[in-house]
Amino acid sequence: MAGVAGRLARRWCLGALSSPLQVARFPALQLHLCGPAMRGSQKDFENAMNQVKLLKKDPGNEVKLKLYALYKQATEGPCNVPKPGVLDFINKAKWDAWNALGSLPKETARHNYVDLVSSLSASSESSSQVTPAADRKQPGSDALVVTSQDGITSITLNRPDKKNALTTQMYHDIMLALEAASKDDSAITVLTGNGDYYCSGNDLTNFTDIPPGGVEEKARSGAVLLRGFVDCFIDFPKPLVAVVNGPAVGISVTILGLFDIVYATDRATFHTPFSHLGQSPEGCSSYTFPKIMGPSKATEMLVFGKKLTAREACAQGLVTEVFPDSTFQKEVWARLKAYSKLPPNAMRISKQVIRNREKEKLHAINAEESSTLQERWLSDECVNAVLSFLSKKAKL
Ligand SMILES: CCCC/C=C/CC(=O)SCCNC(=O)CCNC(=O)[C@H](O)C(C)(C)COP(=O)(O)OP(=O)(O)OC[C@H]1O[C@@H](n2cnc3c(N)ncnc32)[C@H](O)[C@@H]1OP(=O)(O)O
Repeated sequence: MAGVAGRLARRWCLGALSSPLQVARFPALQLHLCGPAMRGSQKDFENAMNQVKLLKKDPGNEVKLKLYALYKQATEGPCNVPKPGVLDFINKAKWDAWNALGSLPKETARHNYVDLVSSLSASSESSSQVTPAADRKQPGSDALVVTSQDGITSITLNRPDKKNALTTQMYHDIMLALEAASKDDSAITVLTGNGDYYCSGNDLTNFTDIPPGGVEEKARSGAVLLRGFVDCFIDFPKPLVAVVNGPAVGISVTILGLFDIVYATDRATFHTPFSHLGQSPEGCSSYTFPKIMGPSKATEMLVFGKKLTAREACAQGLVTEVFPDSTFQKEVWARLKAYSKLPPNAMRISKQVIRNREKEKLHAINAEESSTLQERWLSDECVNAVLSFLSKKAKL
């Protein structure tokens, strides 16, 4: 085991070095949809800043610079930093935009920022089914966006360029978001993804971050994280709905067995390539999948890695209903909005009546699956599969 562990540590570190650098971003320039009645209070301003994360249409550099300048003016006042050199084009453009606002009062800049976001959202092709939960502490990174409206709290995976793969930070943020949603005044909670994927499962680069305790420590902390993460889904007290906007892989598929409803676009696929990755099932799927679809269909998915279309997953009971991609968002949100008007306490209690019967069993299964995976992560089969992905030699 020590030999494998040493090789793993060495090779995982090499994997980390070969992964591409993140493209630098302006957090304040990320745009997002927004409700029509935006105003200029500090709360509206924060709302607008949170809203700017999911807009699908790029508004262009000129507008981005305007937003940047207004954001800086609203938060720091008149431009007070030295002018960047002429060859530092990007920072110079930003500086020029900010400096051009002169002594515009902070409050006016805030108003203008909010108005600009509002006008952008109005022209956005995105549907505005959600607005940010302004009172809620937002997650530690932009990779997760939590919004709340019409009795629905939505948790959106927001790493579209990485197919919404789950980083360690995102697992923690999702747990926090679920904890907050369990206590807020919404009736229903939704998990969905931004972009063409729902989620590509565990971010395989998570394996490259080896702590001083080595790979055994890494596997141990991974199992603790996994167990805590899945426990949150087992215990979640309100109706939990997955809005599967595109393909789903790995853990994003297995935990669907713990949701109350799963709506999918007809573009979605469901893939659990655990054997290909030298891994084993998690998310209580070793129990929920055979129960939902029967043992042999579950084996095809969990052992042989058969990828299901949305319609196949629906026929097997994993998905509640499939919608044409062209009307998916509209139909699903209209449906959820109607459901969210039902008496929330009755819905919560009914869910718990259904879930309570299974809870103890699910927790035991989660513990067992997590400890099995802890061992699997140290296996040659898993190490080689992860390395293969990291070196871009393999695609599933
Ligand atoms: C602590 C809890 C642990 C819980 C354990 C869970 C187990 C699992 O979830 S197992 C499943 C793990 N996921 C995978 O194996 C999927 C790996 N990804 C792929 O096979 C492909 O990327 C794809 C089929 C999802 C998409 O292929 P496509 O050709 O359309 O796009 P790409 O160019 O490959 O992807 C774009 C971009 O995103 C990166 N990426 C996608 N998925 C992941 C991922 N799971 N981990 C890390 N990175 C991922 C991909 O590398 C690309 O990045 P670059 O643009 O930088 O090359």
